[in-house]
Amino acid sequence: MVDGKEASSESAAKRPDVSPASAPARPATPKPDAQPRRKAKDSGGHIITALFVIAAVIAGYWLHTGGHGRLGRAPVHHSLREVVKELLHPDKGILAADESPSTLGKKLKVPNKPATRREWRRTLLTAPGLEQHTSGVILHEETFAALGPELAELRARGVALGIKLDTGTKPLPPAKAGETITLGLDGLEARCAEFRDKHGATFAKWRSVFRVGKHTPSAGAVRRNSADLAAFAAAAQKCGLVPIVEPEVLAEGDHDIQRAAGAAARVLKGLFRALQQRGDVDLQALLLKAALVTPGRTAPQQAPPAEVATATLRVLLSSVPKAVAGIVFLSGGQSEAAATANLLALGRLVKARNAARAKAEKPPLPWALSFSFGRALTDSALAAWQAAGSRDAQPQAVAKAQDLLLERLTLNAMAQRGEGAPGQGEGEGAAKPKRKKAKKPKKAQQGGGGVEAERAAGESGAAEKARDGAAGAEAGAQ
Ligand SMILES: O=P(O)(O)OC[C@H]1O[C@](O)(COP(=O)(O)O)[C@@H](O)[C@@H]1O
Repeated sequence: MVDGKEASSESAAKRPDVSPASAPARPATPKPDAQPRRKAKDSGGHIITALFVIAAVIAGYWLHTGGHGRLGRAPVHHSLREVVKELLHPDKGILAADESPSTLGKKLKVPNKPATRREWRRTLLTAPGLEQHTSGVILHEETFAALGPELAELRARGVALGIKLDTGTKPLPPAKAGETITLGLDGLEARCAEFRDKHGATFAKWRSVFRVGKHTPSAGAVRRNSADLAAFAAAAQKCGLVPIVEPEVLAEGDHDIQRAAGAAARVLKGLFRALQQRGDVDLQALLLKAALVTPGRTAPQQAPPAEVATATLRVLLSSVPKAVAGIVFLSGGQSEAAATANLLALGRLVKARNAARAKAEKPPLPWALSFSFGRALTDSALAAWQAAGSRDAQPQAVAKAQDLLLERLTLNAMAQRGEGAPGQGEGEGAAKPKRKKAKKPKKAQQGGGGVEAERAAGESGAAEKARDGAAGAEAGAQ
């Protein structure tokens, strides 16, 4: 090997005589042994320049993308951001009453007929005082068709209406893995416009489903469902509806909480990658609907609420961009008491972290956290509603169901802020909400408002509601 030193002395030996006498007019040539040093100096300079350029490109990209790493400039939907803020009211949550007929059928002990579903939903949606702790309700399209006047009244009471726009799932090959894709992208824009214009919906929901198994959620299932959720979000925003994207990681199975957390993080990261890659979705104008991170339902060891809260927050912090305005939780088949206890533990954890951050002069954690439970708000109400043994008992059953719904809403509204005692509400009547007398819709009171408002006015009295909503099994059945 020839090192630098040897190379310079060798070249010096071969050098011709360049004394001033023999070559007076030639410009001074640089010393040959200076060249490697200059080269080294030059390449050092190049590296520094390159580092500067790379840093400038990264900073420019980051600034350009608003700090969210989003390619392209996502649109800003100011009016949708306002709707999001209202949905995230700190004292309210979103009631999920959008089960497809087959899902609701599994919970009903009475014949699953359109009229039964209508009467059950009428019971929920006409609950006096519902608006106290309900910012919005997610509905199935059949409810928009069946309960127009009741929905008009709800809107007049300040409750936003949301439409479930996915149309169910179908198996994703290989079917034996039990994975699915969600249907409903065909004709989506027209359906968005219909529910916005004809029915006054201001938000929409799309649910994808993921199973935790040995090889699932698979990368293919995450990619495909994330792309479809992102396509839904873009279409909804374009048409003027706030999208709720719901990648539900099911609790079915005997997996432990670490496994659930890993699956949830993979799914959420996949979703936000897909949303950011599209570049046409305003993250501040959407809501994420996610499951609390729990062990599988048949896991030998269940987790206490504090562990659920820690795992959930850790997954969210690692996977959800700060720009997302809010996260609402589904109940995923947890009991009413468990869902509230877990939400309370999470609310307390967030409260404690934010207090510590405020002390350290740091901003609070990103996103508002709230609930969008289905079963965990309505299970006991449904049981009470179905318990009416006779037509005469139905008004009482309706009133009882409405009270139980309000009780769950009250407890969860407190829990999301970290308020309330663990175990509160586990017994019947533990939190007695004040039963408010229903107001007549404004338009109808003023004598205006057209046919819908007139019909709504006709339905609004508590007594009439009890009679009309005497859903009970028999009255409801066609
Ligand atoms: O099977 P479907 O019809 O998609 O509905 C499933 C249900 O899951 C939810 O997304 C969450 O409900 P839960 O809180 O009961 O888990 C609801 O909004 C919806 O009613």
